[in-house]
Amino acid sequence: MEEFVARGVRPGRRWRATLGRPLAWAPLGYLALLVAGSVLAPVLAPTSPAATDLDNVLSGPSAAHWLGTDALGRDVLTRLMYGGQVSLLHAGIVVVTVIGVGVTSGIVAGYAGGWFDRAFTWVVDVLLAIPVLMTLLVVLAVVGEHQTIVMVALGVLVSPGLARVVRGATLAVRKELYVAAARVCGLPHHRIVAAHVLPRIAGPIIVQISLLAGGALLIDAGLSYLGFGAQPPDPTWGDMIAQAASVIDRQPWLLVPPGVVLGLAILASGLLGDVVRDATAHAEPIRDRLHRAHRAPAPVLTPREEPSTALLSLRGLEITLSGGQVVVADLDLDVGRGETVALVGESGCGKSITGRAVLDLLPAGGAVAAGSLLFDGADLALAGPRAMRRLRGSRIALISQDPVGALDPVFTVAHQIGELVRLRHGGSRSSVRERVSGLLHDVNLPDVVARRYPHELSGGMAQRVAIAMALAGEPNLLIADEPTTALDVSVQAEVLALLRRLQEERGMAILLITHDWSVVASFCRRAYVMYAGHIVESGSVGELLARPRHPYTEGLLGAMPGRAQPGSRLAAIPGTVPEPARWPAGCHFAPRCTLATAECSAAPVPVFEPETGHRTRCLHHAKLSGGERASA
Ligand SMILES: Nc1ncnc2c1ncn2[C@@H]1O[C@H](COP(=O)(O)OP(=O)(O)OP(=O)(O)O)[C@@H](O)[C@H]1O
Repeated sequence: MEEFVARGVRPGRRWRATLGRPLAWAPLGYLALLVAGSVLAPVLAPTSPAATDLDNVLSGPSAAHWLGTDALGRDVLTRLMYGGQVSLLHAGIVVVTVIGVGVTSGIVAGYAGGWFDRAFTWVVDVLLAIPVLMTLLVVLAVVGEHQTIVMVALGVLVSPGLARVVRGATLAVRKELYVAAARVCGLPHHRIVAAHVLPRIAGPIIVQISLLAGGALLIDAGLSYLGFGAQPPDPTWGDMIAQAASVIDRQPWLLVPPGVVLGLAILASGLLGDVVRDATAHAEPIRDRLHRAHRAPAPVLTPREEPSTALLSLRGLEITLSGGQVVVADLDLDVGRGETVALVGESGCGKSITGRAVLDLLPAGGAVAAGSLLFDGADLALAGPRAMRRLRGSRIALISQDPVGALDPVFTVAHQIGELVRLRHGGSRSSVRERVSGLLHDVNLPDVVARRYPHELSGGMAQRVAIAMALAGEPNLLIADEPTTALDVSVQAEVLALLRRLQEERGMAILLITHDWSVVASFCRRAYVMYAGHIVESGSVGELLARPRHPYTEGLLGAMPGRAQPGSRLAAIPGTVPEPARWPAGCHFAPRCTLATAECSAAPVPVFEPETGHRTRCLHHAKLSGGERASA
């Protein structure tokens, strides 16, 4: 069990853990016996199910008839075996229908989200209000002689309940970082669902299906009991119970064989579900362990640049989230080929949302409401989902601040990198293995790491694996969203040095999202300072550090521990970043700014360019860096 817990919930291991429980063998063995007995009835059954022995009616168990005979002298064991064919087939049809309708629609709704999910929830709510048995009786009245159709109808009627469970489980898994990471890597949806979603929700699905199978056996027997089942001479367990009930005063034993067989089948089905649930529940802690882990266009005083030749060029970008809330406004940003550019600011300024907009990975309800996102000359805002999927992971890659969370806990490093290598380059198993080893080597990891699972990696190793995965598609642009935030200082330096080496070797551009000026200073050539959805200042890192032209940049730099005088208080900008719904009119930073005047809040502040390439969204920029403030 410990082995299982330590290594995750891979489907094969879940089954091994399940089968490792003695309690699993009894229900599995019993159900296997029932299926084998029914399938092999023509070979194993003592007689024909319709063969009568009128001299030997209603007899108890004997050597000739192990389970006795019924009112027509028919062998009960034979009829039980043949009856199982019908009953188990009917339960099978219900299960297959439920998987086809309930499980599939639940996964699609949970994974796709958006309007499909809303429509699905509405339809499920309506269907759940329909009484199953009443509707089934109507179906029976119309197509009663077609038992297969009746069972399919039963499957459809009980599907909404399961679909809702599956949708909920899928929704939870969809929010996992490793699923987002798989999308960023450009894996097609069907592969993400098959490899990363389905294994995680298989437990509850199996439990629900096992319970439904038992329920289907019971309903099938109930219908036969009421005379709606398979018609004579075909035996069914329900039909046998009905006949036994009619002669219970003369031969009570007759009720025992079908009753016990049916009861045990339902019990075994439910018990099996319980065992799988327990095995899955014991696997859950692994995940806990792994996760310890308005816009009026501003008047522009300086003309916008001529059509950019940059690799990535964002112009006038406006991003809205659900409800139309603007979270990024009038944003211009360029990343040249092979250039390292920082997007820096406090938490909640809109840095990550900007990076996600480039990858078309905005949260549900999010949209690029205005502006353009040019990548290598093509407008990403106009590219369809298919084109974006091709681009992600191959030409644009992402690494995040939670490297362990971005790795699927149930697969080895080799499997996860290999999956991307196969997707991007194809090739034989040995060539994929070779590339995986090459990528691990590129990120300074030994081959032995290939066989490890994410929880067996340190934070720094996990980030290197995430970088190796990002490199698998040989991207032109790497968006690194706080890639060193979760790492300790010495590992931060190693990861940054690695990124710099890889960038130099591969000529890859990097957009580094960070709040850490020391990382910006040591790693980037240019930087954009973001505050409450706006780029408030941009320029070369040297210029920004030496002569900040926006009070916000000045405040951030003043708050750097490295700039503090020993024994003095660390400077801090008073207040916090306002929520997008509370952005003030005019300059968003004005309420926290010591230079703010009434003019700052009167109207949107334009962008100034006091020095070539150095831009600021501050009316009082002249008072900074050599201006009034500096001389004050
Ligand atoms: N999924 C979401 N749903 C609703 N609002 C969101 C969502 N993601 C981000 N936001 C909001 O968008 C704004 C920008 O968030 P974003 O994550 O881009 O900031 P950030 O500068 O990257 O900060 P951090 O470094 O903390 O991630 C914030 O006000 C945040 O509350």
